[in-house]
This record gives sequence, C-alpha cells and structure tokens, in this order.
Amino acid sequence: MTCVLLTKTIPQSDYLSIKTYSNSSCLPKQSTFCYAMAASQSATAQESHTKQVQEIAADRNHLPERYIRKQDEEYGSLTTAGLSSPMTDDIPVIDISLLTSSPSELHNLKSAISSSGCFQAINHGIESSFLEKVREISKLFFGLSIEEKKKCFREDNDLEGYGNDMVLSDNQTLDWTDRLYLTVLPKHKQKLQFWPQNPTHFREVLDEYSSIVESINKLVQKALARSLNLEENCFLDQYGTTSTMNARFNYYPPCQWPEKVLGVKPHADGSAITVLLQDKEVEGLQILKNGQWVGVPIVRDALTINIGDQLEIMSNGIFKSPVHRVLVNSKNERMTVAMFCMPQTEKDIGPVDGLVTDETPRLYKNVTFTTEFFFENYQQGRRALDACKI
Ligand SMILES: O=C(O)CCC(=O)C(=O)O
Ligand SMILES: [Fe+2]
Repeated sequence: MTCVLLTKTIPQSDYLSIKTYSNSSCLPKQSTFCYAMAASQSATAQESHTKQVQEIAADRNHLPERYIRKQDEEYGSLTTAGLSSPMTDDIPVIDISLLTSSPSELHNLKSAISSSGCFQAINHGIESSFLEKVREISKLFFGLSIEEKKKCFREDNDLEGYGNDMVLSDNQTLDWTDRLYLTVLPKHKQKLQFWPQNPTHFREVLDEYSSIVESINKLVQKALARSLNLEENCFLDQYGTTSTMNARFNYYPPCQWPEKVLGVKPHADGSAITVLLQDKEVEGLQILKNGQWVGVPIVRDALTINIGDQLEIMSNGIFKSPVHRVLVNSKNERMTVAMFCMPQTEKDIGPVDGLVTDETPRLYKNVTFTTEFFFENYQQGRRALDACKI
C-alpha cells in the first residue's frame, strides 16, 4: 500500500508500521497476490514486445525460461507432488435460491465459507444456455487471429484489455495464460476501446451477464451478513451507491511441460467476492486448504464463488479469502471467466461494527482498497490483506 493512497484513511505512522510488517511477510518474493486487480503504473516498456502465451504454446519445442515456476513460489505441503494427480475436495454445493428461506442452507453457506472460503453455487437463476453464450463469446474471441485480438491489446500502462502477464520485474515468473480484462461496472467506467467488436454480440452478452452477476453478488452478500446475525445490508452498505465489477476472461493453452508452469501463480483475489464460470470440461483450479492444494471440481452449471480480501476485512477475518492457483495440462485448452465484485474503489472499507467486540477485537484497519494498493503490495511480494492488519 502506498503512503499516498493510504493517507486518506491511515495516518503516516501506520504506514511505517505497514512497511515493517512487510519484512515479516511469509510470502515468497514472486508471489502474485491480487494481481488480478493490480495497477500498471510500472509495467516495463518491454511488455509490448512480449509474445502472447497462445503464440508461445504453438512452438512445442521451446519453453521460455520466464514461464518456468520457481520452487520458492510454492505454498503448502503438496507442491509439485500435487501436480500430476491433484486431490479434489468436496467444495460445498449451495442452492442459493434457498438462502432467503432455508436456515439450514444459510448455515451450510456459512460453514462452506469458513472451511474453504469457496462454494459451488447452483440454482442461481442463469439458464444453462446463457452460460454457454458467455463461454462462447470467450471462445470466439480467443479463437481470433492474434492480429485481430491485438485490436483490444492493453497498453503498457493499463491493466485493461487483452494481453498476458503484466511484466513488473525482470525476474518475474510469468503465468501460462492470456487474458482479456475489462471493467464492466459501473457502466460509465467501461473502457470500450478494449472491448472486442468481434464477436459482434460480445458487449451485449457481457453487459447482461454482469447485471445478473451483480444480483448474485447482492444476494450472497446479504445472506453472508444474515448468517452472522447481522443486518443484511451491512456489507453492501460499504459499497456506496454503486458496485465495481471487473471481468477477466482467462485462456490457458495446452502446455507441453505442464509440471513446469502454472496457469496462475498462487494468489488471493482482491475482490469482496469472485464469481467464476469454470470451463465446462477441463479442471485446473486449486485452493490451498489446511496447507494442501486441493482441486476444485467442475459442477455442471454451477458458478464457483470465492471470498476475496475485501470481504475478509469487512467480516473482521471471519470469512477467509482463500489462496488459489491454476494448473494447466498438455492436452486441452481451458477457458474461465472470473467476475470480481467489490465496493467502489474510492470508498473506505473496514470491519463492520457488529463484528468488533471485546472478545473479537478489530483485526483490520479501515482502508481504501485501490488497485494501486494491490500493486504496491504485489511489487513487494506480499498480500495486500496483510498490509491492512492492525
Ligand atoms: O481460471 C481459474 O480457474 C481461476 C482464475 C483466477 O483465479 C483469477 O482469475 O483470479
Ligand atoms: Fe483468482
């Protein structure tokens, strides 16, 4: 977190203590916490010359050094051992249509979030055929020629658009993925120059999907508040008048050396919640649970929802933002769409009043959780969340 950004909510003296804190971070140097939202001010000029992963994957004889994962970036007791046959976990399946009427489903939600920070949402009200449309716009876009896709190319100093890992330092390990990253809400913040014109229905489908995901976001956050016996709007009240939502279309080409790379390095999301539309057939997502990497299975028509750092802060640490990563494989491409839902970035967030008591003292400061905040922490190889701890 930069001093500049935090001065709004945290005095200079606290900034110094944050600095000190960073030295005790247990995170490896190159870890990629929250880079999903990282700002791009320091992206180096060489970025525009970087080949896309899709192009690199086409050369099946050569794996550039920059993509080879480093041992010191690992977490948990299962590291490479977990790669060939990842354990899968029973990530709880929650019928979110019951959350307003069934106390037992509300209880299931609370225990899912407390154990994994993640659940599979079913009966969310989105037709299977519409989920197919969302997958289809992604497939059509990533299927275009590189030249066509580069019409949406992100600029060196922007996070939005099509491209691969933002290059932040010369020895950074790169993720085996190409992405299209777009702000979808609030609508006036959309940067349409990065939105694909091809396929022609891309914008219509993404706008519709975003507004449905926004309803799901509200429903889940209200339910989470009720599960703690709090007023149902207590998390959403921190959103201000509108939400922010970013979409990230992830494309993981097959890789000849799947054990040497990661689709996405270990990270936690900086959102309040993330709603992930997984590939229909190809698995790859793992979460770190009790020190072990466990696979998140595909559940037909479910949306995989995980807690992000901002809800961990608002819940004063009761809900945990899980560390997760993505594996790739040598045979099949994989595509996912992550929707990061969060309060307005201009607004301060902090633990809700009802959760700070004598027995459960405040764990996090009030912070303005901006993209720059993520970036500063990312650069120093630590979790943004840690910098918010008291
Ligand atoms: O593709 C996936 O399964 C997860 C992607 C992810 O963690 C992210 O985009 O933040
Ligand atoms: Fe993520």
